[in-house]
Amino acid sequence: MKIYRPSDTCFDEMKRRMNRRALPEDSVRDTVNAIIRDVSVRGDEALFDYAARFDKAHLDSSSLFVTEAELAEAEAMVEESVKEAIAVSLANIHYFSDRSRRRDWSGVNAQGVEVAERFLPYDRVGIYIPGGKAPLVSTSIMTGGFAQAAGVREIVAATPCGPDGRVNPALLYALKASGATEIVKIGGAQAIAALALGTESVRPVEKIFGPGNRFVVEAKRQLVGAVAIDLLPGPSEVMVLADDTADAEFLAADLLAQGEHGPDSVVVFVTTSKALLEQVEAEVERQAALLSRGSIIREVLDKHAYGFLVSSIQEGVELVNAFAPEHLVLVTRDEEAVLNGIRTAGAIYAGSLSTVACGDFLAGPSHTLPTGGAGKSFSGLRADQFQRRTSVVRMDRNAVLNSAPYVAEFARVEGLDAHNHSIQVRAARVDR
Ligand SMILES: NC(=O)c1ccc[n+]([C@@H]2O[C@H](COP(=O)([O-])OP(=O)(O)OC[C@H]3O[C@@H](n4cnc5c(N)ncnc54)[C@H](O)[C@@H]3O)[C@@H](O)[C@H]2O)c1
Ligand SMILES: [Zn+2]
Repeated sequence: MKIYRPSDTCFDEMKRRMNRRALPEDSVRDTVNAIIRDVSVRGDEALFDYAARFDKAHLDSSSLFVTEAELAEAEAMVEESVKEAIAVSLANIHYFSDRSRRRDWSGVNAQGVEVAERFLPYDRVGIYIPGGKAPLVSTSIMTGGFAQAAGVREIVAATPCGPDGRVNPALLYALKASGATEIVKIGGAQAIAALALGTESVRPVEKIFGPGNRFVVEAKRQLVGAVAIDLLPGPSEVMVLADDTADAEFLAADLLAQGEHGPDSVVVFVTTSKALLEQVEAEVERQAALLSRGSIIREVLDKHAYGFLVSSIQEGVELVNAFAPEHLVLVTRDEEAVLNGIRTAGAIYAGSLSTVACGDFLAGPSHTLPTGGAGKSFSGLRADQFQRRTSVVRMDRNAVLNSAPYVAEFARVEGLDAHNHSIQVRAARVDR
């Protein structure tokens, strides 16, 4: 972990660098662009070639989708305790979704026009479940569970398979439990292209959800327009903002938990306490040596781990808002007041006992969250993103007569007399 103190000459420069904007690297952009073009031209054949190249898997049109037999086999293989954990998490997701999804409403405006909003689920969505480095069983429910709660009928999951052409059974079980209706064994940018544009075997979807590595996120970004997307959820990251009331052992554990996602994870610790900074630095090293994904964590600690000693909590809050972390752990005095100042974090874990891992797996809000600074412009995944919205306007006699003079004014200044005519003919008729 690289430490920056106010007395360091590069302190201000490093603080400036924490002020991020999510932009793709040129090489990733070009690679993804070529993959999308290839899938759009060669369809299934391109999917099979990329599966062979990137996932060492040999697929054909008969093995591209997970079969009912594979799902049944997965169900038989998954331990009961895992099934229970999935069920408990799904119930929390449905509880959370039920409160955050949008509901129909109607009202009457000042001219007596009835105005309403109606929400209906998308008919067919795609969800991407990463599978490169770890089988993200929880991502199946933390993405699919929200589609299910919103009532989406066709949920098409895409996830890469292993060289044996198989997908992790717990991940398959979790996808089925979350309402997935089709599962295609393709990963990366090519999966996003197939979902957005369609191929001989994959029917296109209306909107694509879910996290992935930089290739997946860039493909979603490039295909906006052909499809809608949820947000830009890339490689995981965590920021901790703490004062001297915090516990170094807990904080180090949270930093390392997000560090184990992958070598491109980013962990940042911001504190007003010099003593805590030193304790956390030591704790991180002590705990890192005991963890199973040690080599990934070592790479993160060497390359993407930062500690900042700031002069006030306010300075810390500014650093948080500039960085827009995916996850923020907040342990300070006056917690509520500090929390109110946080504007760009994807998810906040407030107080010493709140752990990111509970949010990752269980609590209810989705762990699919904006990364890389995208939190300045996007929010985390939620049920209302699986709903389409339409507005309804209904007018009676009074509504026509009361609205007509104002419509006439707009039509006149915009030079659109047909617009005016369309309400005046009605006004003349009802006025009799
Ligand atoms: N932000 C969130 O909400 C969130 C949630 C869960 C996971 N994640 C992140 O998702 C990521 C998952 O990444 P992953 O790699 O394990 O799985 P992944 O499924 O996203 O990516 C694997 C695919 O990447 C493609 N790929 C690999 N190398 C490539 C290359 N050189 N060129 C082109 N394509 C290539 C391959 O097609 C492969 O199938 C992690 O970084 C994790 O932190 C984020
Ligand atoms: Zn995590």
